[in-house]
Amino acid sequence: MSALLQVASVAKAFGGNKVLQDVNLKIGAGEIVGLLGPNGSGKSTLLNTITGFEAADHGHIVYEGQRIEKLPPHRIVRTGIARTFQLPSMPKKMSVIEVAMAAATRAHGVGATLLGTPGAREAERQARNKATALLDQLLLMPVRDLAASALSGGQKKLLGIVCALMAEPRMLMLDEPTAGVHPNLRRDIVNALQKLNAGGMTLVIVEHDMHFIREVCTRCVVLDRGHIIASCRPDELAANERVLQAYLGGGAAHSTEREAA
Ligand SMILES: Nc1ncnc2c1ncn2[C@@H]1O[C@H](COP(=O)(O)OP(=O)(O)OP(=O)(O)O)[C@@H](O)[C@H]1O
Repeated sequence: MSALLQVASVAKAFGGNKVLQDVNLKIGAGEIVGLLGPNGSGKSTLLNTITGFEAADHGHIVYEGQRIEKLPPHRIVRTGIARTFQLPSMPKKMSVIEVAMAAATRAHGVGATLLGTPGAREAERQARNKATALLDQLLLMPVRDLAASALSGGQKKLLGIVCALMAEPRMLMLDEPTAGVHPNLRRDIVNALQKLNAGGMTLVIVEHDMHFIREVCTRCVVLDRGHIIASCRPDELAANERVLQAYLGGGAAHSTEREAA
């Protein structure tokens, strides 16, 4: 497999807590990779390290041939990797569409829209059009003028996806996109992600919901105490001894994860 993203020998510790230990991972273009593991196994930290929100202590990360492990988050977005957060926080005084448009400004460089030049006005027009199309795709048009902070938890997750997509990424990393989301909205998220992948986008998804994993992912990567212990198809998880041991032996795993075993 030629890798779009390669994580090589990455380690990360917080004080004495070795959260990632010698993590090696390749992700190919067009894959939908589910990143699994018991609570505290290092999934979000791995996402944070790839997207520049945490600095790796050791190792390197290559995206489309470019070393990115020392880049700040906004520069990593511009290489083509965007992400969503487990608990998206929204500004109090901005509407849904304004939040989406601001994400375009962050992704493509701040300042231009403040100048009021014809070029800036054109950039704003394009951002509004793009935001409108994405809000439509993610079913948020009915709430586009509401305060973003007033959205439900599930709608905030959808808006988080819209904001990530404003950067026009080729790889999208999602941190628990369906946690706490109503089944109807969950279906919308599944549909949206499958459509994005059909359009060529590579997806990496941290998720505990095994139904979601089985339905959406082409491959699963399992972390346990900072080590990758498995990389397999979703239907192979239940027969993987190391995965069973990680979940059943851990005690802190979610019930849906136990169901996987
Ligand atoms: N900024 C931080 N400072 C200190 N410790 C941290 C920090 N971020 C994460 N940790 C610790 O790293 C470990 C792994 O956390 P992480 O959030 O990566 O796990 P996870 O696999 O995503 O867990 P969950 O499934 O519960 O979300 C935990 O022990 C956590 O307390």
